[in-house]
Amino acid sequence: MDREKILQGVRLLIEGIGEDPEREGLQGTPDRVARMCEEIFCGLHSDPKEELNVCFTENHSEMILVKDIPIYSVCEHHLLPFYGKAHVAYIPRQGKLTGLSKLARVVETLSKRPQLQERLTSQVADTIMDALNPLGVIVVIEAEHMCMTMRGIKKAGAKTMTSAVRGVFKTSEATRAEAFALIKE
Ligand SMILES: Nc1nc2c(ncn2[C@@H]2O[C@H](COP(=O)(O)OP(=O)(O)OP(=O)(O)O)[C@@H](O)[C@H]2O)c(=O)[nH]1
Ligand SMILES: [Zn+2]
Repeated sequence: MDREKILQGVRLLIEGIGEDPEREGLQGTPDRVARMCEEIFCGLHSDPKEELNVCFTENHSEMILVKDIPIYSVCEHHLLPFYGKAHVAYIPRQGKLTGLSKLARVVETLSKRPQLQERLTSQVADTIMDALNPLGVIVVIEAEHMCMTMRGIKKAGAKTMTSAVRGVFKTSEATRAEAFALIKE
């Protein structure tokens, strides 16, 4: 990341809104925002597939679902947070499993970028499909967008649900229904 650019940009933003970048409370703000950006956009510099290089084989051919994974991302249109929960399920091919935490790590890496909820949802599904070649993947994300609550249309509490469905979850209505039922529980 270009720290100097962030410092300059935040200083200009502060001036732009008619505030004084030299006043005590704002003096350290460009530096704080730069450090924050390194944290909340850290996923720009890592490959989510690498999170899935821990694999093992086990005689398990049914669905594995990790639900209620907390997500915090940033909408690329307004640079405001959107946050909520992700649910990730897959059905392994020939018992090829990954660590449960690795599914949450994929979500984490991809959410720490300027995002669209739809793109985040598909990217999680496609990363798991590419890395594990499972029989199917389903990803559901439910999130509240600050750009819809604290500004603009101001609809606090409105939730956006997105899903990405791959493989057997797409072709088998029963399998998809089973996943959605477990997610809703
Ligand atoms: N599809 C999608 N839209 C998003 C997401 N995050 C924010 N948006 C929308 O992006 C759109 C940007 O619309 P614009 O008309 O360019 O921006 P705006 O004038 O600030 O729009 P309003 O939010 O309606 O005031 C808005 O409708 C936002 O609700 C997202 O993750 N997915
Ligand atoms: Zn937005």
